[in-house]
Amino acid sequence: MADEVPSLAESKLTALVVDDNFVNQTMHHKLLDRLGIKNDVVCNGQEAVDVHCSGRNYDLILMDMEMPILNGIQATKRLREMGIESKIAGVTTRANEGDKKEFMEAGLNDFQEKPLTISKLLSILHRLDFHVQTYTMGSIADAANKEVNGTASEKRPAVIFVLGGPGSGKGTQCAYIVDHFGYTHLSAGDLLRAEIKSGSENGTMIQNMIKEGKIVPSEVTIKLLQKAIQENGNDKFLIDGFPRNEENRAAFEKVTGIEPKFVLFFDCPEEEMERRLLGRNQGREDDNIETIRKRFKVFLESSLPVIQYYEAKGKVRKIHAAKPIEDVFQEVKAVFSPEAEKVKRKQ
Ligand SMILES: Nc1ncnc2c1ncn2[C@@H]1O[C@H](COP(=O)(O)OP(=O)(O)O)[C@@H](O)[C@H]1O
Ligand SMILES: Nc1ccn([C@H]2C[C@H](O)[C@@H](COP(=O)(O)OP(=O)(O)O)O2)c(=O)n1
Repeated sequence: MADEVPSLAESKLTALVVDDNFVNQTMHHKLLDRLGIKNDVVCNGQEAVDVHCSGRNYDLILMDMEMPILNGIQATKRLREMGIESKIAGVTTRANEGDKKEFMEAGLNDFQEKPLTISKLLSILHRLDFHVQTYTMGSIADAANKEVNGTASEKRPAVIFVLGGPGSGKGTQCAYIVDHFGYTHLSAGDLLRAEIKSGSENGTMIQNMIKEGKIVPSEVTIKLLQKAIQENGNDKFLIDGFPRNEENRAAFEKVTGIEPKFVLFFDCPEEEMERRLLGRNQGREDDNIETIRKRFKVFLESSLPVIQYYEAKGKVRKIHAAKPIEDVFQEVKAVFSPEAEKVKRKQ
């Protein structure tokens, strides 16, 4: 195994990162570097076209979708019209099915949702049949993960817990915070739902607990969160929907040694949350009135005490969440404003 790491660094592959977000640019550049893939970075679709006009060519292009001047869909179309045959992988945040289809039809070879991780990048390379044939994908993944885990165990990422009742708007606001302040969003609920989909041995247990509105044992959720943190190049995370009870809170602190910088608490009346959940329309098994009522009860009995715990430590930043999305974000922004706004809002 030790021999395989230097060999990866000798890869002849080249890549172009096209993204207007500084944090994503850095992260994608570093992930490619880790796999020994030489790469350049440009800030929008027009720059990607320009760099090809100047005669440069790449094996792989990691293309963001929403960018100023020329977006990812337009740039991909233009590159294909120019006869560029590089493999292009779209890498975007929360694209809806329509956008994804349009992006694919513009000439993509592959598509991944952000945040890009080492394993997602490896699966792109695998699917696009890049020449790593002297090694199995397993050995490359092991080598890459070893490196990532090595640095992750030494690093102490900054963590903000994002709490609030079901439907209070946690996920919605997290997407805005990611966009403006460069955090990586980790939703405990999304990680658990992905674990069900992956067919893992815990899948059925998790599915049954979510259907009942119950909280999954900490051990399972913490493992998923730890893995997501370790696999990610970023060093600041929004952990959404966790800790949901005292057991979650104490176990996370014990296992990771991480204390949150602060807790962002979305305070919203039940009637409003109920209305939003019934209209959420994401096909979630737990967004039915019976399970919603159970989730509200669990929130009051188990999650509010966690918020009170952090309140006593002066760590809670309460947001009035029963307002329109933009107004809620104004309040959120004020909490983050001491930090430099690193990423300009996408147009
Ligand atoms: N401020 C708001 N006003 C109205 N609807 C909202 C607001 N924030 C979120 N929503 C909508 O409510 C639903 C639940 O929001 P979501 O962010 O998924 O909540 P949570 O992650 O807290 O469960 C979604 O359909 C979302 O589009
Ligand atoms: N820390 C957590 C977070 C979520 N879960 C489970 C139980 C929750 O009802 C579901 C859904 O959580 P999610 O945060 O995605 O959604 P809501 O805030 O309930 O809208 O996942 C858990 O067991 N433990």
